[in-house]
Amino acid sequence: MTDKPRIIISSDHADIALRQDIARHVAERGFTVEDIGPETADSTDYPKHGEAAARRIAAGEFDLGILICGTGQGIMMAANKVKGIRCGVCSDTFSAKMIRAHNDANMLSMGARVIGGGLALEIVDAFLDTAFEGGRHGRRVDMITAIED
Ligand SMILES: O=C[C@H](O)[C@H](O)[C@H](O)COP(=O)(O)O
Repeated sequence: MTDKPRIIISSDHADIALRQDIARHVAERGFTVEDIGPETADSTDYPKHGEAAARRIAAGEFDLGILICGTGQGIMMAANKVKGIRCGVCSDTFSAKMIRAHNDANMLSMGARVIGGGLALEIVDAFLDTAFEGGRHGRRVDMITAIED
């Protein structure tokens, strides 16, 4: 991964404004970010948005992804079906650091109906500012990857 990972962001209809706030915040921090919508708050189906973002990471277009749905759970489940994706739902900054440090997560999911916008931005920062530690954690991540094959 480069010094500044390329970030892709998506959501369902649960909170378009939060997703846009996060995209703006990440861009202001100097990251390359693409917000792939949706653009309106019309009801939509989270699996297609989680899959769309995950596939572009799997294809190598982006390094990390941020997903939002009501709970963060459904869109995370969809993203994790794509080979090479490790996505965790976080409602606290400690977990956001640890899914990078220990699990080498390449996607973060959050629940817009679970946490507030201020905390969401802190969770995003914790995720983006933490590096994978490797070592024994690398062996375990390799074991996760092996399950895909
Ligand atoms: O895990 C799923 C997400 O929380 C969805 O955002 C949620 O199920 C959408 O529910 P509704 O269609 O009632 O807005």
